Amino acid sequence: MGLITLIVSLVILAITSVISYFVYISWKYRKFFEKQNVQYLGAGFPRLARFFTGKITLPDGEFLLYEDAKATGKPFVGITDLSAPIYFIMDLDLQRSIYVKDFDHFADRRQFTTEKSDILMRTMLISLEGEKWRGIRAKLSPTFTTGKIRKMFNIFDTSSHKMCDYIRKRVGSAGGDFDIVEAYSKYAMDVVANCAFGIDSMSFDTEPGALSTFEDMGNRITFKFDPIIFMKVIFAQIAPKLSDFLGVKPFDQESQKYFLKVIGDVMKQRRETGERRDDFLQLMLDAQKGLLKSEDKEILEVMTGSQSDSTGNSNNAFVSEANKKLKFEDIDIVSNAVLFLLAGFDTLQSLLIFAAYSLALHQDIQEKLLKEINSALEANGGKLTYDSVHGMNYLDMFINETLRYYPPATRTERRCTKDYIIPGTNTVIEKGTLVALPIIGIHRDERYYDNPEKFDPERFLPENKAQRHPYSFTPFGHGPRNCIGMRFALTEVKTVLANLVHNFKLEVGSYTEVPIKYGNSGNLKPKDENGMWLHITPRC
Ligand code: HEM
Repeated sequence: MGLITLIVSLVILAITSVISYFVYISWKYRKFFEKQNVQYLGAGFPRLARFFTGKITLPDGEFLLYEDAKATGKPFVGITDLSAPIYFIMDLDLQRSIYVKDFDHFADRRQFTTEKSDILMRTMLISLEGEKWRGIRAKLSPTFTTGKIRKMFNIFDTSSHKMCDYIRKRVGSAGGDFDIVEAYSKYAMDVVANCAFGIDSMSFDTEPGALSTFEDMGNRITFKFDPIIFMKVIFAQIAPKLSDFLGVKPFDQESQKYFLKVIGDVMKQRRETGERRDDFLQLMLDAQKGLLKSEDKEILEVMTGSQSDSTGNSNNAFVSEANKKLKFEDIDIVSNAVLFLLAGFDTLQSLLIFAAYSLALHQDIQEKLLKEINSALEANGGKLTYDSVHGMNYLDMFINETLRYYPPATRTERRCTKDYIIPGTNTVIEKGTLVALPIIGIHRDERYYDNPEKFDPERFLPENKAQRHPYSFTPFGHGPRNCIGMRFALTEVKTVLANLVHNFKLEVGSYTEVPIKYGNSGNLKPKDENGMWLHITPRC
């Protein structure tokens, strides 16, 4: 047998084995769900084939899955992503139980890393489990209250001004076509660098098109799910020990090492010189020394997500208890500073991109928003303040509508931590099983939003909101494991959008892609190579 024939035979054998394995897995999970009397939608092989051949992207696939699940008319169905069986929860009351009421059965998430890979990612709040998660959430919560974020307002405002100056230089006084992703990415990096790492990102000091080292590393560390990374992640979940043995590391290593060093140096310098700043890093250093109070009502809200649902939340006591027990080590500070990049950068950039796009498409909305921003500025001597930014109701409605139609996270998940009988059924979700809580599908479901394809901020008028199920809007998740950075993100987004709209008119330009084609990043984004080109003209 010639060498080429041997190689071809081995490749065919490998492909056949992988396909047979996946077919077997899908069959195995069919049995799993049959035993529980749950309708099973399988792995969606036609959808997967379209994903692997680049015909659809991850968000498209998520939306199609939701539509398939909706067509069954069931409150929940079984699915698999080929690594595990997953309950896909459609019913909003059941979602509420999982998020809040029966949270003690669903306190964890799935692990994307193995014991030896991506150590930094494994120690971040988002992937922690059990007591360790409770303790770190309790330690971090005091750093995310409105009082603390108010102190960081200047960072958001200063970076917004730098961004506006940058855009002005790029488009000139007559205006022009410009890829807003570039400017937003610099802005979001600048805020993260200042708040979480205590350094200047230098992102606005580079030549056009170039990246500072911080930006470059920041871009590399964010989640991107091309088919290769997707396969590595699935492999690490199916066979974690073998994956470690083979040294498979799904996420970029060099950037993780870079951030470890940067933050280590700043911590050392602050400890040696006693220098203090109003930033997130300082708050974590204070939390380590036990200098932050944890009894405050708002801190409990951040810890438990209780402001998003007040029904039957009894988690406050255990979180406070956990806070007392846990030691907050240096590695926790470092990994949670990096988490700002992972959880905070991509999501925020996604929201900003779609906000700008929506404003360009809907000039009437932009005009209304501009009026509100201008009167807020006039009332405050031409300056934005924390209070003025949060006092703009239309801005708030507009951001909510952007989050509805373009939620940065298209779903969230929980891992069952104690067997759970789904109320009113005989179905038992067994300990260790995953449940998926769809976000984008619900946000675009006509059962909750009339004419869901229409972009309409008025949906978020208080009287309209009151008519909807509270779990029909979940861009930040819900309950004790909801987004800890929600207040931070909303303040940051409102500040930069108010500055942007005050300074520039945004319009659809010659390169604007309508409708948008999504990319495969972890969060909803336009395709990387397409960016978000808009026609931008300075207002004065
Ligand atoms: C527009 C911006 C953002 C959106 C849409 C967003 C969305 C989300 C969602 C959907 C979750 C999962 C919630 C759940 O499972 O119930 C989450 C978790 C989380 N987010 Fe955000 N996020 C944003 C910004 C931020 C920022 C700026 C930070 C800052 C650090 C942050 C930190 C986190 C953390 C740490 C978690 C995990 C919480 C835990 O497991 O206890 N996020 N976020």
